[in-house]
Amino acid sequence: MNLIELKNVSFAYDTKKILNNISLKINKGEFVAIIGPNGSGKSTLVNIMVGNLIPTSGEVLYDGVKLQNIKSRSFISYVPQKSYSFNASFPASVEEVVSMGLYAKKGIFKRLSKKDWEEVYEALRIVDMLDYKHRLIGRLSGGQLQRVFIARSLVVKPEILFLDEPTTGIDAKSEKALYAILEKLNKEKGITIVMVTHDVWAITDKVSRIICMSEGKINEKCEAVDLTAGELAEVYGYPVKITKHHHNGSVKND
Ligand SMILES: Nc1ncnc2c1ncn2[C@@H]1O[C@H](COP(=O)(O)OP(=O)(O)OP(=O)(O)O)[C@@H](O)[C@H]1O
Repeated sequence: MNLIELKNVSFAYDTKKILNNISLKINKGEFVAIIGPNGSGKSTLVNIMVGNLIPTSGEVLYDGVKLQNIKSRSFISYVPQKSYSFNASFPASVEEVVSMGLYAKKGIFKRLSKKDWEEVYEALRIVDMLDYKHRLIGRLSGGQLQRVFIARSLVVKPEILFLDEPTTGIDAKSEKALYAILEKLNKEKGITIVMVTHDVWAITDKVSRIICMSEGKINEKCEAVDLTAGELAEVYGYPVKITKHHHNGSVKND
C-alpha cells in the first residue's frame, strides 16, 4: 500500500490558485526530493501533506485513510523552512528544545519520564549532537541548529519525516553531514523522507525519486533521479548547465 496518496489536490489562497490538480503517491521507505523554482508551490504542497493546510479540492490519504480523519498524527514529523534565529542568551538548552517535540505528543502539563529523556538523548545521538545537550540553543551554528530541529522531530518516532529546505544557510560540510544523517534515517531506521530542496546536484545520488514542481503542477517527465539539462531547464524556467559526476552520474549546475 502507498503510505501517502494525493488525489486531485488543488489549493488556493483566497482566489490565487497555487496547486493545480496534483495526484501523487509516495511509498513507505522512499526518500523523495521535491524541487522547482521559487514560488512553484513546494512548501504549500508539503503543508498540505502534513495537514497544516486543507486542500480546496481533492484529498490526502495515509494508508488509504483521509488525513482529516486521522486524529493522532505523531507518525508524521515536519521540520519547516528555516525561519528562526536565536539570541545567544535565549534561555533554552538543546535538550529542552528537543524535549518540546515530546510535549507536543504528551501534552504540555505532563512531566517527562526517565524513558522520555532517554528518547531525547537517543534522538540527539542520532544527529550527533549529544555532547551539546546542555548548550544554549542560541550558541549553535546553523548546521548544528538544524540537526537539533531534526532531533526534535525524531523524538516522536515518526514513520515519515518532511523537511523544507533543511540546508538553507549552512556551509558545504554541514550540508554533507546533514544529508548523511537523512540517508541513515531512511536506510537504517526505515523512515520515509520527503524533502523540499534546491540542492539538485547534491541529492541526486541520495534520493530514490525527484518530484519536480512547476507553476503549481508536477512535471511527470521529471519524476526520475537521472535528470537531464532539458528537464531541469523546463522546471526552473531557465537553462541549467549540468556536468556529470564521474562517481555517481549526478548533475551539477556549473
Ligand atoms: N500565506 C500566503 N498567502 C498568500 N499567498 C501565499 C502564501 N504563502 C505562499 N503564497 C504564495 O503561494 C505561492 C507558492 O508558494 P510556496 O511557498 O509554496 O512556493 P515554494 O515553491 O515553496 O517557493 P520557495 O522555493 O521560494 O520556498 C507563491 O506565489 C507565494 O507567494
